[in-house]
Amino acid sequence: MWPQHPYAVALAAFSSDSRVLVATMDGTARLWHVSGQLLQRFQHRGTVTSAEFSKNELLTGSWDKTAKIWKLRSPKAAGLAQKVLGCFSCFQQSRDDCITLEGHQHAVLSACYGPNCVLTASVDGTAKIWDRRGVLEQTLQGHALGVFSASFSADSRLVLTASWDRTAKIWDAARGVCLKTLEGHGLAVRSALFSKDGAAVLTASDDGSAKIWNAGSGACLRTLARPGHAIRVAVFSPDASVVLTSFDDGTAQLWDAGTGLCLQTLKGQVRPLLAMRRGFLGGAGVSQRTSPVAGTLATACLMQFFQAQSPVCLIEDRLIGPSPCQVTKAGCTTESSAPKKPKLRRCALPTGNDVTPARTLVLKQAVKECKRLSGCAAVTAQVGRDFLLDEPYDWHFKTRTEPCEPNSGFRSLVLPKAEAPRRTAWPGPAPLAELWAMGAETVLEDPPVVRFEHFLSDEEVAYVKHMASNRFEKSSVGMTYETGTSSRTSETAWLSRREDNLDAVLVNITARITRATRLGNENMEPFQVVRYQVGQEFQGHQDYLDEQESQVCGGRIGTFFMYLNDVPEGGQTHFQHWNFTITPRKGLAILWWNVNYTKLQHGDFRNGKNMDAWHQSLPVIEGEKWVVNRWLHPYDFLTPYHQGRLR
Ligand SMILES: O=C(O)CCC(=O)C(=O)O
Ligand SMILES: [Fe+2]
Repeated sequence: MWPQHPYAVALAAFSSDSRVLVATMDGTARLWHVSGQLLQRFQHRGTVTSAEFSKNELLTGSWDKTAKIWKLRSPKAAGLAQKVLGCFSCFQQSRDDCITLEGHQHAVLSACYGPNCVLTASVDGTAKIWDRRGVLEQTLQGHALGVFSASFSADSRLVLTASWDRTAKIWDAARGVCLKTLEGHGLAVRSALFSKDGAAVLTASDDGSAKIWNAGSGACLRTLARPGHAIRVAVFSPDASVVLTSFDDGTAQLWDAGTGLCLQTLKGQVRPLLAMRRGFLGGAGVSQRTSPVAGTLATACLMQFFQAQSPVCLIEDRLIGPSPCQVTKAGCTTESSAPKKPKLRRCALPTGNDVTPARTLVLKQAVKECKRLSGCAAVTAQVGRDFLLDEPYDWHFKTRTEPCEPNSGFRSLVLPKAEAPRRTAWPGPAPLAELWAMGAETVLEDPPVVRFEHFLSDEEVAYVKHMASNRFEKSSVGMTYETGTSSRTSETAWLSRREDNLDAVLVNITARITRATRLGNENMEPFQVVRYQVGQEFQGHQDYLDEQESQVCGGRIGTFFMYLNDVPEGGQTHFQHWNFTITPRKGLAILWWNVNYTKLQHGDFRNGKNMDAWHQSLPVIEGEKWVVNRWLHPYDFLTPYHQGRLR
């Protein structure tokens, strides 16, 4: 029987000898025998992003910026430990059993073995080659943005990297120099692999296509496209005659590599292939080192794995199945009292029994969020045993369409490490002259309102839109997050998952906002992407919310506002008291302050609400309008927000 995990599953990897590694979003990875026996447990400080087996070792990469090489215990020893210590208490790996590869500046997104070495790829834009003892040998530097995956050619002489910067690169492994850049994809390249004979390269991109390239000349030979659906990973069969692509929406397709025709479409569940999202199977089951059959099997296995879950409440890509250790099963029931009355929906998060007061505090927040976001009338949850309060967590939950109809959308709640909010001394707003030096133009001199043309590049705009695209919900207003109001009729997508804070593109944009505002990422509410359709608007309002004044973060003293497109007609931002109107322009950013500017300059952030900052979004008349808010606070907003202590 498949195990139940208390947290969202980040990836599953298969060994050739019937072992399955399942990593959850809390940074834990567990090694199971297919029979359901828990063999070993490994702990990272962030979500595990990749895993690869090698004889008696396991290589993992993680959001915690490291890769680790773990010694695997023999199944016999693991069995004994399990007997003695009980099923979920399977002891953790001791430090001596693990080598940590430290040196990346950001999350490690892929890690794989090479000949006597290890190859890692990171959000920091580099790939690194290490020896097996963890000593850094080579840094492959040249991508403009984060690197999703890195892999060797079969003869190990070349390295292939796939990057957010929309290219793949071929490198000389020994010298660490870039030999070829494969350009042609319209969005991030998620995975890139050599064919077994090294003659061809296969790339998969968020732009909805996989491309086959001549590895020698760098010419694109064929494009396998399903527009509108991001491809997470694409793999060759051993003779490179067939390509398997896995899409964002859970579909997989088999293609004839020669003709470019689609041979078969496998409509899977979203969840199984979420595990392939970052090309995990590319690292585990389907690299050219394993057969494609293994790859396809791995996919099939994974589907089965997830389909085996009990058809009850569903926690986003988390395994919910019969548990080997009787962790209480999550349940979800539908009750309808009278006809036409809305259904009472009950959903439960997976439960455990080790609840301390401190944990309850965090959990209460999870339940509240679950209720609010899922629309379920009742949500019950307890914290599982593996819950560690001082570890950052992502809680992902989703009520099923069935039997919890009509709820849909996926929501996530971030509960990171409990740390004290930072109350940094803010030097106050940058003087106009300083903003001009950064390329700003004055919209209003007193109080200063400035605009930055082309603040966002076209790539950044495309990237942010892409990131937001599957997260939209009805816009809300105020701290009560009242939705469906007639004053704000747009849709909103928050880029507020913990991982978003490490996203290279967002980090880059934030760095520029910091220059203009002198406020750090922690002082800003997460990126709030807003989309308006024809007729949608946001009527007159002030961004400053009185309720926030007494909170640790202080009020929304300023707004950094970005436009993601030109709107054919309508959709202007109108400031009636200040008497100016901004016409949306792709990449344009506006900075204004919502409080008395003189007080702000003197470090007085309270009671200064300036009603002159009243503004509205005029209705869109033709086309769509996409914008981004980053609301600014004098004190740390993000830490208490992630801890659920704001409301
Ligand atoms: O979309 C606009 O132009 C203004 C939006 C706005 O003011 C807000 O989201 O607070
Ligand atoms: Fe506003």
